[in-house]
Amino acid sequence: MWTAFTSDQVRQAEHALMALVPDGELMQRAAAGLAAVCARLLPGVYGSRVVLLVGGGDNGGDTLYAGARLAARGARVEAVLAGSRTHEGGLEALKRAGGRVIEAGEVGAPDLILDGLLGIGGKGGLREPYATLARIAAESGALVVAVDVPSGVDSSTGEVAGEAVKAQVTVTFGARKAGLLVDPGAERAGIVELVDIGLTAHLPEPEITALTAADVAGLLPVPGIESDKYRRGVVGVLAGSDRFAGAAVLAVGGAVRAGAGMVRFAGPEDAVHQVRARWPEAVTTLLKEDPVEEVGRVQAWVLGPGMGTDERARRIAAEVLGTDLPVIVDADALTIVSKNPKLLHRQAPTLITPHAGELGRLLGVDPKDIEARRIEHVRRAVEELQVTVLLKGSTTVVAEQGRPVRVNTTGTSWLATAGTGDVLSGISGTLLAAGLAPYDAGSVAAFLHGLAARKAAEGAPIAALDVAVSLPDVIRHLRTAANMDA
Ligand SMILES: NC(=O)C1=CN([C@@H]2O[C@H](COP(=O)(O)OP(=O)(O)OC[C@H]3O[C@@H](n4cnc5c(N)ncnc54)[C@H](O)[C@@H]3O)[C@@H](O)[C@H]2O)[C@@H](O)CC1
Ligand SMILES: [K+]
Repeated sequence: MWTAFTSDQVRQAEHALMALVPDGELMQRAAAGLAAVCARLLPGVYGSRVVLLVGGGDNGGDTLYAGARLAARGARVEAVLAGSRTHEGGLEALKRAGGRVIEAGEVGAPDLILDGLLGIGGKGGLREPYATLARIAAESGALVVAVDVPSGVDSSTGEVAGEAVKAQVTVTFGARKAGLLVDPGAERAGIVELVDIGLTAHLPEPEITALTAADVAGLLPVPGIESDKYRRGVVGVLAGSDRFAGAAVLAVGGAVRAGAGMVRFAGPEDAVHQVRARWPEAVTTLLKEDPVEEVGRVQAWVLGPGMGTDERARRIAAEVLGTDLPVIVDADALTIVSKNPKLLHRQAPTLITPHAGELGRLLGVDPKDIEARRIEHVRRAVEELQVTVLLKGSTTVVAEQGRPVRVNTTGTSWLATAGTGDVLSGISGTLLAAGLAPYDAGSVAAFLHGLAARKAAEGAPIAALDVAVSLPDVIRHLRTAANMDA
């Protein structure tokens, strides 16, 4: 499990550790780790040109000491001093190792730029001259490595209020900062390298976690000797309408390919036909006025993709949410519950899977604010709605009362295409029916969904059904990598 922390949490841990080690020791550990990563990234250290963008705080100090180490190994290291003050020890070390100070206009096109403008002390959008330097870095064509955090990214939330550095690699010290895992910050951070400075024992409970491939392999339900289709989990899918029959095919596809024991699908005529044609293994029921219980026994319901919001859909939603079975509430069902929030007042496990627009309707908040501050809003949704919330988007996050927010690290922008959300609902439904709690079902589903999309895309556009079809390959790969038996 990855853990990530707010800047306050990191500062407290650093204070505790600093009391135990000599002055300046942590900065040396950080600088050594940073220089080692840079040396790995450069084709060769000797003779390479490295520019340091140095802010006035300790982030600038780390950068200067790392620059000194690279200069000592033969790199041509030049520093732009952007702060109203400069870390004196760091600057002295750089000069002693042969580094020199340059003006912003002399940056040019170096091999590597180290962004040491701001670390966890940064607040709000970059002020000048930092903002200009962030632009110079972007235009230089150099490999940009952010020191601890890309400057301009809020290290606790991932918020970017204005200009920010866009790094290919971020070398972060002691602990992952929450803002490096959550967009828009995650996108600015690139690949995150964690340097151990001895902080781990001093860290509190994390505010943010992320599942790793091994965690997901461990959580995935696998049939045993005693399994039959009922014990593996029967998932009921209530989706599709005459207008949106495809959503039904996609949700059922996600459920089938994620490994359901059985999928029961119920919907209107056209949706039933299409589901049967694509997924003959699903058991289908034509649902007109009959009560939902006619569909048969299930262990969890997926409610909503493409089902519409008419009287019929409202009746089905009320009926399903009135049961004591676990339910995934998605798409049109979210519109229905946003008009009648009481439907979510239930004891049974409930996972809602909104995107920012849908969550905006549920909370009465502008979706842009949700995109900008995903963690804050997913927490607020949990608080107000008292259900487990999976907020979809460029970074999908899953939250539940009393647990850290789980951030998904496998997302890809190829997923931004119609219908992929329906597949996600189907996957989550299968996992819920197999007995996973909503928090695990949602976060494992998001992980698989992202990987399956990457596998299907391989750098090219995908259709939503491709994501469902790739799931078995991804699951096989995860289990093999975790050395699990076939
Ligand atoms: N505390 C520790 O034990 C360690 C800290 N380390 C480094 O220290 C960093 C934190 O250092 P600091 O607390 O000095 O903070 P920063 O180096 O992040 O800089 C804070 C300074 O930047 C200015 N500033 C804030 N927001 C700004 C904005 N939007 N535009 C322009 N200027 C802005 C503030 O006036 C403040 O003086 C970490 O990120 C890490 O790189 C490491 O050396 C490891 C050990
Ligand atoms: K930085």
